[in-house]
Amino acid sequence: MGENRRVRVAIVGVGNCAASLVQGVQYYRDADAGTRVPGLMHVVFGEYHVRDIEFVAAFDVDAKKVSRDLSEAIFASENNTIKIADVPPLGVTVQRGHTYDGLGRFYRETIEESDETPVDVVAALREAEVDVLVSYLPVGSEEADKFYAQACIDAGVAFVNALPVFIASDPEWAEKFRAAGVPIVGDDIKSQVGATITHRVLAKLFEDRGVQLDRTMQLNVGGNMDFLNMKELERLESKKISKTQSVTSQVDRELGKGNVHIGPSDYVQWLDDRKWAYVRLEGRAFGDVPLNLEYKLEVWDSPNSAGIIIDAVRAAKIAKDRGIGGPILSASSYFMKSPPEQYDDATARDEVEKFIAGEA
Ligand SMILES: O=P(O)(O)OC[C@H]1O[C@@H](O)[C@H](O)[C@@H](O)[C@@H]1O
Repeated sequence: MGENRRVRVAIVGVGNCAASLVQGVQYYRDADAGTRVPGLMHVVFGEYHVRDIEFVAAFDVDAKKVSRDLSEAIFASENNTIKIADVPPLGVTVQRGHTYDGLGRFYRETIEESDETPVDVVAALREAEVDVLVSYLPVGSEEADKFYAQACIDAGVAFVNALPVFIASDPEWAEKFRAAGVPIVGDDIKSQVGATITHRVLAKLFEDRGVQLDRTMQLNVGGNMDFLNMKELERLESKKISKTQSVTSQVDRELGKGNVHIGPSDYVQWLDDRKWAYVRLEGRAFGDVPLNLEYKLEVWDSPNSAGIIIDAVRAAKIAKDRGIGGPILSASSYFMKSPPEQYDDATARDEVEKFIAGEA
């Protein structure tokens, strides 16, 4: 196992999701490789234990985070997720990244942008010998996300695209990564047991059991910066597309646009980093008799995605080790809402296991 091998990770966007990821690596440092550990799908993924993940670079634009050690920046500014671990100083200073369209109206009203000069990201990635960059930019940061994607191509760094900007699922970008021999896992993180995967699985259950799904909705509320940012409607276009196609891909028929409503619904400050999803599926069962299913999911949003990123990062590293470039279809499909190819989740899971075993 990778005792001597490390996965050198950089993060862009030191928000709640990054906070959960960094704490999680600490939390599971001593997890027993031979047992099932609550909260993880894989203690060891390929040759890599969770503790083999090492943070070596980080970028942000928030004045309260830039120039601080990553272990402090994860608890700074508007970050408000649940604390799961103490993180010792990491010796990684958050560097001033490029803003581009990263800060929407509500970010600008809430945080102070660093007045430092943005660093040369390609040089910084090379200097830190980064294996994998995780992009946690705010939803709607299309230009900024593409800038970091290109930086990864230029620096030969694998890219895990956690937000709904279409890169792995865009044929032209996918080809760029393939041509450069650089792996990418994307797009848009699908949480461990989150709104998307539960909704997908139930839509598929209707389908598999012969119940015709006629109408469905998924309303989401939360109190983190993601939800505040998405009050700016233009920024959440890609998010709605990503979440919707993730669910409708599990149904063989066209549901008709007016019959599906899936998206972020409102910002409720006192929820902090909790996210509540209200989901309803309406269908017709035997004899066209109505059948409705409604549930509410309550999660802490950021730890719910961190366990998936921990696997996505290691999948990207394995691909890099094996010299595979372009989108990793199995990992993208299981870990992301908008992969280049949609499989059902059971198939995607099997494909990931085959990928780990070197069979796919
Ligand atoms: O719970 P879901 O639908 O899988 O969504 C998960 C993730 O979706 C991302 O787009 C959000 O920015 C994350 O904060 C969130 O955790």
